Amino acid sequence: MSYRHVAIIGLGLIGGSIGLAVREDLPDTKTTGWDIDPAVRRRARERGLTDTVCEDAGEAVRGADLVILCVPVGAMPAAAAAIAADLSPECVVSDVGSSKRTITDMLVDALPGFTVIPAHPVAGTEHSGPDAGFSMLFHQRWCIVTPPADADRAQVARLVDFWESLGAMVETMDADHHDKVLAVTSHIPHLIAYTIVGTASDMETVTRSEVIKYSAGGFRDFTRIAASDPTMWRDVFLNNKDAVLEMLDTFLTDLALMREAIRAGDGQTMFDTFSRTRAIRRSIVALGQDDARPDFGRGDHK
Ligand SMILES: NC(=O)c1ccc[n+]([C@@H]2O[C@H](COP(=O)([O-])OP(=O)(O)OC[C@H]3O[C@@H](n4cnc5c(N)ncnc54)[C@H](O)[C@@H]3O)[C@@H](O)[C@H]2O)c1
Ligand SMILES: O=C(O)C(=O)C[C@]1(C(=O)O)C=C[C@@H](O)C=C1
Repeated sequence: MSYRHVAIIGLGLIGGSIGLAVREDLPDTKTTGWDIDPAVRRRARERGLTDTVCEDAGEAVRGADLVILCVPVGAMPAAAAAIAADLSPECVVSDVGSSKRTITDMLVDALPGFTVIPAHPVAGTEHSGPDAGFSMLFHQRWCIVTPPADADRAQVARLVDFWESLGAMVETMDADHHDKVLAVTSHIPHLIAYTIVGTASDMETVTRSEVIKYSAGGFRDFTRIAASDPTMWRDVFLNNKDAVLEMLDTFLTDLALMREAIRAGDGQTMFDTFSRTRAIRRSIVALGQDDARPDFGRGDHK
C-alpha cells in the first residue's frame, strides 16, 4: 500500500528528485517539503519540487506517514531534532544518507518509539541544490534499504515498494555491510578523484591552464566526480571512517604493487591487472548499469 503523505526534509538534488518522482509515479500521494535554507525553499516552490513547501519543519511532517531526511549526513541529527515533536505516531522515518551505520544508530536514539528504516538510493550526480533534481534520477538505479534488526517487516516491505514505484531496484542489507560496500564502490572513488584533481592542479612543472586545456577523457571524468558537493563528502568521510580506512589500506597496498610493477618494468603484472578490470567494466555494461541514460550527470536533464 503506497503512502498517503510523504514529507521531504532537505530539498536539494535527492529531496527534489524524490518530490518530482512521487508526483510523476505516485500521483495520489501528497508531498510536503521543508529546507533549512530560505533561498532553497523559494526555489523549491518555484520548481514545484513538492506539492507544498512549508515554512517550518513541524508543519511539513504533520500528518505524514513517510518522512524522508534528505540532508547531508552531518545535518541528520539537527533534521531529526527539528521534526521529532511533530511526527505522527504511525509514521515511518527514513533517510537517503550515503553512509548508514552512524545515521541508523542516531535516528533510532533520537526518535524513540518511531519506526526508523534508513535507505540509500545509489543514484546521484555531481550537481546539488534545488535546481539539480529530476524525476528520472532513480530509474534503474539501486536503492539499498538498511533496516535495524528489529524493524517491522511489513513496514520494510512498504518502503521497498515505495522505492520500486520510483523506478529503483531495491536490496536490503545490514548497515555495516552497506558501509563497507559503498566505501569501495563510491567513497574511495570520490576520494581518489578529489585527490588526483588536487594533485594535478598543484603541480609546478605543469601549469594549471595546461591541466584544464588537455583534460581529455580520463582526467575529465575525474573532474566531474571531483566537482561533487564538499559538505556532503566531508560528512561521508567523517561518518564512514572505519570502513573507508580499511578499504583505503587495501587500495594503497594494490597501488604500491602497481608502482613496483612500473618501476621494475613488469609488463605482465600491468597487463593482467588491466585485463581483469576491463572484464569488470564489460560486465557492468552488459548488465545495463553504465551511464547509458541520456545526459546523465551533465546537468541538462531537468
Ligand atoms: N548527491 C548524490 O549523488 C547523492 C546520492 C545519494 C545519496 N545522497 C545523500 O543524500 C543527502 C542529500 O544530498 P544532496 O545531494 O541532495 O545534497 P544537496 O546539497 O543537493 O541538498 C541538501 C539540502 O539539505 C538542506 N539542509 C542542510 N541541513 C539541513 C537541516 N538541518 N534541515 C533541513 N535542511 C537542511 C540544504 O539546505 C540543502 O538544500 C546526503 O545525505 C547525501 O549523502 C547524495
Ligand atoms: O554519479 C555520481 O555523480 C555519483 O557520485 C553518485 C553516487 C555514487 O558514488 O555512485 C554518489 C554518492 C551516493 O551516495 C550515491 C551515488
